[in-house]
Amino acid sequence: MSDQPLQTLGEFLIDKQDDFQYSTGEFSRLLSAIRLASKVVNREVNKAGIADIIGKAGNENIQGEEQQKLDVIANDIFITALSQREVVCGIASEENDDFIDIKCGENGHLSKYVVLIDPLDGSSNIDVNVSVGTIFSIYRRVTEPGTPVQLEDFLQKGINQIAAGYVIYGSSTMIVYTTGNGVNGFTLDPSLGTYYLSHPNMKFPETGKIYSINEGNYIKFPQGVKNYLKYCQMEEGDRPYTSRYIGSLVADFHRNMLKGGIYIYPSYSQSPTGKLRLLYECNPMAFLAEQAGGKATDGFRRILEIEPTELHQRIPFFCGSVNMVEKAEEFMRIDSVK
Ligand SMILES: O=P(O)(O)OC[C@H]1O[C@](O)(COP(=O)(O)O)[C@@H](O)[C@@H]1O
Ligand SMILES: [Mg+2]
Ligand SMILES: [Mg+2]
Repeated sequence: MSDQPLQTLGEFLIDKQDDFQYSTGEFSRLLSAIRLASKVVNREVNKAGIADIIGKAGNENIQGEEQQKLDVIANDIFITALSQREVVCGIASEENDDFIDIKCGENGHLSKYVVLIDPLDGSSNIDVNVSVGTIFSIYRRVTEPGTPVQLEDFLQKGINQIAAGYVIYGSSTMIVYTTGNGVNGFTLDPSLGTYYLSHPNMKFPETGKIYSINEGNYIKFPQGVKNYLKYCQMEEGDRPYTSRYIGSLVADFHRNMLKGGIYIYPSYSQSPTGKLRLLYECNPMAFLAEQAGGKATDGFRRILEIEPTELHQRIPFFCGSVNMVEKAEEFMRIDSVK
């Protein structure tokens, strides 16, 4: 550990003012709202076992998925933190059927940013004390400033994101984000409530030996995915690779970025578009992946160039070390021309 004091996230934001595309005070306040909310969610996640917040909330979200209590709690925390700070004019969340229009400032709608969020990613892991996360994606609104936000403010291609990131509530809590100037990771010192720059300029290794996929769905996968998995498992060269699947996108992505690897959630018979949502899971993770020198596609097309058609649309997701994603795409292409 160097004897240099680690830079805090606040100091990093100030130092980056010069090359920040969005170094307006408003953007820093937006990130500060996310930072604050992440600390409150972190406290809830850490006491989940002793508070009455384990288990199901008793209703379903628009995805038809059982909401966990912590899904709802995290959603409320992020929406409150973002709304109260008057730094966004609209929010879309995995846990809300429709987007939310946020009136701010005496004239209303002074902010130019909208945020799309998966407040609690990896819900199935909450009750078993395995890492979970939050994923966020930030755009400038495209409709007339000072008017209520509209669906088209949210249905933007991923290439239009001005920032994206995740919080991982794991053995330590981290914020990892990009504004298009590379990817940086900050670790929370919970005793001080301060995030410190612990992982500057994060990069996906060009290749890796880890593949992350829910092989329980194997028989339903496209043949191209099955053939790629057989390739990973063959005794040849640096293979067989290692299978690691946490079941929290944020945690699997984070490990793969640090060690090299590929995460795949493909289409399968019951769900031709896969499970993950384009707008608040795949686009932000794809922005991070590309900024860290990795790759993210739906098996054929660059995620960030896919034209969204609805708020909660799903998309197959292949993301990680560029060489591994391109090898998987090769198998998908071969299968698609048969
Ligand atoms: O349990 P499955 O079908 O393997 O799906 C796991 C995937 O689903 C997710 O939990 C979906 O995210 P949510 O928990 O936010 O709904 C991802 O985090 C994870 O990678
Ligand atoms: Mg999720
Ligand atoms: Mg979620």
